[in-house]
Amino acid sequence: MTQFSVLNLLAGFTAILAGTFFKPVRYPTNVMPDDIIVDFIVVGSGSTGSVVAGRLAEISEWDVLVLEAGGQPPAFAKVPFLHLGSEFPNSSYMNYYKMRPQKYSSQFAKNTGGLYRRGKVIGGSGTINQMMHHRGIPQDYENWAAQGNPGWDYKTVLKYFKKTEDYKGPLKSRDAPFRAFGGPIGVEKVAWKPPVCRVAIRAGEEMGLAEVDYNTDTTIGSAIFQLTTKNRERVTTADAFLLPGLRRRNLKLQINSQVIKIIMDAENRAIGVKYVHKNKVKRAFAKREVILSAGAGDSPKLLMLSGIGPKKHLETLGIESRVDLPGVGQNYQDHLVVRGISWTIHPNISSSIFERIGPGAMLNYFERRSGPLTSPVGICALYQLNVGNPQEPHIPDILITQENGLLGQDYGLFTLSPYKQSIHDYYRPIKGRDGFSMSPWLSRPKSVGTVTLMSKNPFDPPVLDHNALSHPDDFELMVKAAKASRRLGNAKIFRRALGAEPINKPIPDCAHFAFESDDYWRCFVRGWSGMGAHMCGTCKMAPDSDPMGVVTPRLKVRGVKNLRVIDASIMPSITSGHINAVTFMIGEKGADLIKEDYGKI
Ligand SMILES: Cc1cc2nc3c(=O)[nH]c(=O)nc-3n(C[C@H](O)[C@H](O)[C@H](O)COP(=O)(O)OP(=O)(O)OC[C@H]3O[C@@H](n4cnc5c(N)ncnc54)[C@H](O)[C@@H]3O)c2cc1C
Repeated sequence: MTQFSVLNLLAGFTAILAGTFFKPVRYPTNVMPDDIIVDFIVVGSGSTGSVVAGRLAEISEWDVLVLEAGGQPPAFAKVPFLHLGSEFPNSSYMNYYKMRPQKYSSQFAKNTGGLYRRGKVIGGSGTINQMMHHRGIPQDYENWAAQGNPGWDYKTVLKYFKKTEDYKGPLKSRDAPFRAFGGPIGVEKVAWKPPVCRVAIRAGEEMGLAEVDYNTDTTIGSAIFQLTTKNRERVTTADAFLLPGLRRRNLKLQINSQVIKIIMDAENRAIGVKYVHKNKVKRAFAKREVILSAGAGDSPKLLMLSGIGPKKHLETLGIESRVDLPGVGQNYQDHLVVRGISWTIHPNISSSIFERIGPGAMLNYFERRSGPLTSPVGICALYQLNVGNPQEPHIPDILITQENGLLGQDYGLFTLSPYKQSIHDYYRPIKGRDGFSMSPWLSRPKSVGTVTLMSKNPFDPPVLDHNALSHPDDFELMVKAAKASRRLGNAKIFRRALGAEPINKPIPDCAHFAFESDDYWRCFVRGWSGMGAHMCGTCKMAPDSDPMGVVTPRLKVRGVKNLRVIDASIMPSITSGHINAVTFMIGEKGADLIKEDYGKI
């Protein structure tokens, strides 16, 4: 049996088991007549689109239609651990984009290009992600404002972060002004703590990192991850904003409907969209606006398919250029992560992957909402620190995530499958062993890439070139980050409490360098680096003076009337940490901008 069929079998098993225990959420949907006319069309019901649609529908005289390419979410989506279900190959809940082979990163992968995953389902990538809730740091938003985007400074965006939140963690009085209760999105700390996780904060203390609430203005330190869950179940923006909105008469959701083009009149005013539903091309018209919330791959793709984008690129593909916007699909940013910095722990304190997912764990979760299934796979603690810029010691430049698991712990079925044979050989002696990893991420990488069209066929995926580690500053900072990760995992507490042992053997591909010398780490970083699934920036928000800007600070597409982009694409620069929470804030603020423009607030 091939590895693929084993994985698909496991996927089937997970889905059946989950379906036995959990009732999936079913969203009310509609099939609209051809040429329907509404006030607003929102393309995509993902992390941002659901917020936008739900908030717009608060205005009772507005009709809002959401067109979503995917379908109903699977039963397993609610259970944090079972996000794994959509990690299996060829999942029907995912879009797979094509990645160009990489020159500077991912060198240990079998294929340095490969596929890049996004959610294609109600709730979008927020339905299948790992739920880590991370707002970024205040300086991220001060930078956005300083780039000429008024109204996006930290003080303003904090209001929107708080508006979405129902925080259920411990709270120090100094942190209280930054947190909120009673909002639509639940935020809880990771509850299941295996031995590795229990000593994570003490390991940070050995490095001088105090425990902090990283979603405030104190961002250097260590912390247990916060998750977007309520009572230990995943909460998506579709659950929190779309579902309540769908109970009103003025909000409609149509699924399995892929938008293929924006319809514009002779004056470049967006008046509707063409979409495909059940193999039939249909149209929907918007009296007020079309809003693209299709994500950082599909929003620029839709603009380009509609003739809005870099003229030369469009003409090469035989697409008539309507508005020459050279910035569409440029400025692609993502977080870069280096895997493989790992330790084994003593076998008598371990739990196997099968214990973590077996019927006992299911029952524990189902009856008490406790145990391993309450957390996404391996997620425990994070450390934010500054290793590259002593002038700004209070601003983290890297993030290290501590994962309670080893590559190869699943006998390589899943975690090692993307890698070359030499990596499999390296892990063979410890396959199945328990342990932990320290994975460094660059908080704000400087390397930027592109999203382009493969062809003018709307069903072809966009092509991504993330170009990671092309900027020399990123490369050198990642080497420092890898060394800091090694120091952190070597903390005395891990050895004392867990019998932690580093994998003290050079990776064969880098064995020609002295073990753990700077050159060894450079080779290691080039090899192990991969993308963090945080694509953004591809329709960047900028003032008119910036020729690469795609949307204005009010998120209107330049050169087109009645068209906005509101999703991760608009970020002018990537924020420090994971970006799902940032998309909630963008959705909240975007909806308020629209309401302001129509005098509704
Ligand atoms: C595997 C994975 C793990 C992740 N883990 C985390 C994490 O732990 N923490 C975190 O902060 N971030 C995480 N992220 C990133 C985060 O989920 C995304 O950044 C965020 O969801 C992006 O929101 P969005 O609204 O821009 O796009 P999406 O949520 O991707 O929504 C886009 C929606 O548009 C729909 N769509 C696309 N094209 C069309 C079309 N032509 N017509 C109609 N509909 C269309 C899609 O089906 C989708 O539903 C993860 C992402 C992935 C993929």
